[in-house]
Amino acid sequence: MAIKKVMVIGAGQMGSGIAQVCAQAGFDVLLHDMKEAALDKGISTIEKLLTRAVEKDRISEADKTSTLDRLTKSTNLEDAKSCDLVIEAVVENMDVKTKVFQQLDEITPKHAILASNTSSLPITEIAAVTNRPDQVIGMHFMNPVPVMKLVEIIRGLQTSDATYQAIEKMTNDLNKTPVEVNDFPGFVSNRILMPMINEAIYTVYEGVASPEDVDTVMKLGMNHPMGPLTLADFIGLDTCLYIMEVLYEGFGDSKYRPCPLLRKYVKAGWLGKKTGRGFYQY
Ligand SMILES: CC(=O)CC(=O)SCCNC(=O)CCNC(=O)[C@H](O)C(C)(C)COP(=O)(O)OP(=O)(O)OC[C@H]1O[C@@H](n2cnc3c(N)ncnc32)[C@H](O)[C@@H]1OP(=O)(O)O
Ligand SMILES: NC(=O)C1=CN([C@@H]2O[C@H](COP(=O)(O)OP(=O)(O)OC[C@H]3O[C@@H](n4cnc5c(N)ncnc54)[C@H](OP(=O)(O)O)[C@@H]3O)[C@@H](O)[C@H]2O)C=CC1
Repeated sequence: MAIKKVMVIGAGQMGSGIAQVCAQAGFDVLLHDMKEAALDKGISTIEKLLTRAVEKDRISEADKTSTLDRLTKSTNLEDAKSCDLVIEAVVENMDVKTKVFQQLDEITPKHAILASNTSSLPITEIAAVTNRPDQVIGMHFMNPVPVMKLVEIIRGLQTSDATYQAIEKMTNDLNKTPVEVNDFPGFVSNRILMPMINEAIYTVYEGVASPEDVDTVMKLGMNHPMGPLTLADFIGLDTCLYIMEVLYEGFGDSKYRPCPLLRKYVKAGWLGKKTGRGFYQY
């Protein structure tokens, strides 16, 4: 069954980017969030990025209009009843995600694939709350979604080959590059990236260097496009902490212990760029 209509759940930084690239690739997209204000913010970000693409002659004004025409807002999860694929991008929390998947399993047509953009949570465990674990898969986009080429595709224990192939094709249709990985804490991307970010936070915590200097070392010394602390602020410090907790618990190894400074900032509500303060002020 071909994928034509997609629901993206969660209109935050990842959900709005995923909705944008799906609509630009010609899919009909329902962008769902519980809050109308989040949807308005998501759509307005998409509009701004499309306007910029027109100004840079990357797309035509007609492309922009048709992309926006393919995007519809939704505050009612029941709207998923007409979708062939749902991509969930809500907060990185197992309880929240499993509740969403249980509801989706009731609402969506039998053929629908249920994908999660989770950064680290086990796909097998999310799939197990549904009656269609063979049709549940991880579709992990990178931030910022319109720019980054990778989609890490995660096979849960019961994900079928047909489901994998449909999502691999969809990823290619979005002009992204798929990489297949197995379900293990943090998958590949965050098993490698997040301990580096956590270590950068420890170097600040232990007074080795300032955030600016740590970032400069990694940018000028290792040619990283962003220093690890700027990147942590960009990802969201709450998301970084949730991922470190998944690694720490999942492997039971102290090398993944989240830095106390990361915990402190999250407790203070300093979540990075999205709240105006993290390691830097915005
Ligand atoms: C946590 C997880 O589970 C997984 C993850 O996603 S981990 C995070 C992965 N992402 C990264 O590592 C990003 C690292 N940073 C970068 O690659 C770059 O700094 C960057 C692409 C974000 C910005 O690039 P830059 O050269 O420093 O800045 P800039 O010239 O302003 O931007 C380059 C282009 O990206 C676009 N861009 C930048 N930020 C953007 C955003 N948030 N949304 C959409 N587009 C964006 C800009 O509009 C610009 O496009 P144009 O060529 O049309 O002007
Ligand atoms: N940030 C990143 O760099 C990356 C994040 N991810 C993953 O993507 C997911 C989303 O992250 P991100 O976009 O950064 O987070 P954001 O906080 O920016 O966005 C999450 C959105 O989902 C909404 N939401 C929460 N619960 C529900 C629900 N039950 N139904 C509908 N909407 C809901 C939130 O609303 P409210 O604010 O009101 O709670 C918010 O608008 C996470 O799993 C994260 O790990 C993956 C790759 C990269």
